[in-house]
Amino acid sequence: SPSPTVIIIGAGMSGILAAKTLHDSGIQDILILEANSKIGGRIHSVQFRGHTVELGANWVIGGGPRSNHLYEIASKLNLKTYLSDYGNISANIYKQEGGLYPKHIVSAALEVAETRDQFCTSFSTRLSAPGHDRDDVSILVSQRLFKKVPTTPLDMVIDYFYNDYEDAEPPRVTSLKNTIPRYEFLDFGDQTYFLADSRGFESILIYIAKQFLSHKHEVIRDQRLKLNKVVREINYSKSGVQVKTEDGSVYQAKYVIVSVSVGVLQSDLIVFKPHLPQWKTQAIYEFDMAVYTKIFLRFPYKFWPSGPETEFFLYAHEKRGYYPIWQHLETEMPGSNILFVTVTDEEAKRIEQQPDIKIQEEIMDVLKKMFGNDIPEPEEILIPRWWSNRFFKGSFSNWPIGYSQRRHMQLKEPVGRIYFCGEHTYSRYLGYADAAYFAGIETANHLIKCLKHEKYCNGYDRHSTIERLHNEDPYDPDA
Ligand SMILES: Cc1cc2nc3c(=O)[nH]c(=O)nc-3n(C[C@H](O)[C@H](O)[C@H](O)COP(=O)(O)OP(=O)(O)OC[C@H]3O[C@@H](n4cnc5c(N)ncnc54)[C@H](O)[C@@H]3O)c2cc1C
Repeated sequence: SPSPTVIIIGAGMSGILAAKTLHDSGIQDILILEANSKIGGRIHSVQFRGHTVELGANWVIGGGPRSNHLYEIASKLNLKTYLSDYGNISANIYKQEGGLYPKHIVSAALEVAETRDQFCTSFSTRLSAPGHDRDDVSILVSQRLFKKVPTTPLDMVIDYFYNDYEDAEPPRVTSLKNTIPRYEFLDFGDQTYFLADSRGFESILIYIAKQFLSHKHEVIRDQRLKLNKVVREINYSKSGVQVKTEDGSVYQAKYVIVSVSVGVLQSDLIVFKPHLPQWKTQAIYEFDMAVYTKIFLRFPYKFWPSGPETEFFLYAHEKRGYYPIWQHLETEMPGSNILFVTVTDEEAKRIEQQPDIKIQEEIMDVLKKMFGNDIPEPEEILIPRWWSNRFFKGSFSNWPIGYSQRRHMQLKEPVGRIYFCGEHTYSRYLGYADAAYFAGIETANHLIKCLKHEKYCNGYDRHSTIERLHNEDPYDPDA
C-alpha cells in the first residue's frame, strides 16, 4: 500500500486524538502503530474476578465552569460513575500500630493541611503574577514558608493525600508554579467521579476511535491501525521519515507523531537516527515520569467498615507513603469484596520489584494492624507494574522543580519531521487523561498548519526563542 502522510506512534488517548484530528481535517492517509494488542495505553480496563477494574485512569472530573469532554462522553454512554466523597477521611485514618485516630485530632490536622494548601495556592499565584516572574520553588519550600511542614505519621499521610495522591511524587520534587493551582479542578470542577462500569474507561476511547476508524461492534478493525507493532527506530531527514518495528517491518511517511510517554522517550526503546538534538534530549531527560500504582485485592468476605462515609481510609506510617490510601468498592460493586491500595514513587518502584506473594505479605501485615489478626487471606491480588513495563515506564508525568517553561516548550517542540504529543506535553492538565486528549489535538493542528503552509513547519508560536535554541545547538541535525 502507498505510504501514508503521517505515522502516529501509540494508540493511547493522545495518539487517537491526533489521528482523529488529522482525519477530520482531510488528512486520512495515516497509519497508527501501537505496541500493545489493543488501543488505550494508560487507559486500561481489565477483568478481576468478574468485575471490571481500571489499572490506569479511573476518575473523570466534572461540575466546573468548563465542560470536560471525557466526562461528557462518559455521560453520553451512560457509564456508571460515582462521586468520590473524600469528606469521610477524618473518621478513617488508622495509626501505624492500629486503632483510629480520634476524629477531632484528624479534623484539626486536616484544617492545617487545608490552610497550608490555600497558602501554597496564593503563594504560587504571587510567584507567577504578571511582571513578577519570580523563581519557582518546590511545594515543600512553600510548606516551609507556611511554617508547618508535616512530620508526624498523621500529618504526613494527610499531606500525601493532598499532594502525592495527585502528583505521584512528593512535595520535595514537585514544582509549585507549574502544579498549583490545579487547573484540572479549577476548570472542570471539584467533583471527581470514579468510573466503575463493566465496559471500562476504555469505552470512552473506543467511542472516540469509532468516529473515524472502521469497526465491528466495539472492536476497531481499520487498515490504518496496526496493533502489536513495537517501534524501535525512527530515521528522519529533510525529505521524510522511516519507521522500523521490532518484527522487521519498515514504514515510510512524510511525518511522524510520537505519542509515547516521556518515560519511554527516556528509555532506549526507540532509537532516533540521527540522534535527537541535545536541547530535545535534555528536555526529555529532565522531566519526571512518576509512578502511581493501584493494587487490587479480592477477599472471601469483607472485614472492613462499609456503608456511608467509609469508602476511603488511610494508613499512617512513620515511613511516608507506606500503603497509605485505601478504597473499597462496596458502592460501585456490591458484594465484590474488593479493596485497593494506592502507592507511588519510590515505594511503588520498590514494591513492583517484589514477587506478588511478598507484596501480599506486606499488605496483609498492614491490614492486620488495621483490622486485627483474624482477617482472611486474599483470594487474588492484582499488581500492575507500570514502571517496569517498557511501553510506559511509569504512570504519568510530573513537573519537577527546576524545570523551566522554556524547557517544557522544547519537550513538545517538533524536531524536523518528528512531532510529539502525549499527556506530558500539555501543561495545563499535566498527567491527566484530559492532557492527553488536548495534546493530541494540539499537536495534530500544529502539523496540519505546517502541511498547509510550510512557514509554520518549525516552532509553535514561539518561533524566535526556539529558533535561536536550535541554532545554538551543536547537535542539531538540521544545522
Ligand atoms: C495508574 C494510573 C492512574 C491514572 N489515573 C488517572 C485518572 O484517574 N484520571 C485521569 O484523567 N488520568 C489518569 N491517569 C493518566 C492517564 O491515564 C494518562 O494521562 C493518559 O492515558 C495518557 O495518554 P497518552 O496518549 O499520553 O499516553 P499512553 O496512554 O501511554 O499512550 C501511548 C501509547 O504508545 C504505545 N507505545 C509505547 N511505546 C511504543 C512503541 N515503541 N511503539 C509503538 N507503540 C508504543 C503504548 O502502548 C501506548 O498505547 C492515570 C494513569 C495511570 C497509569
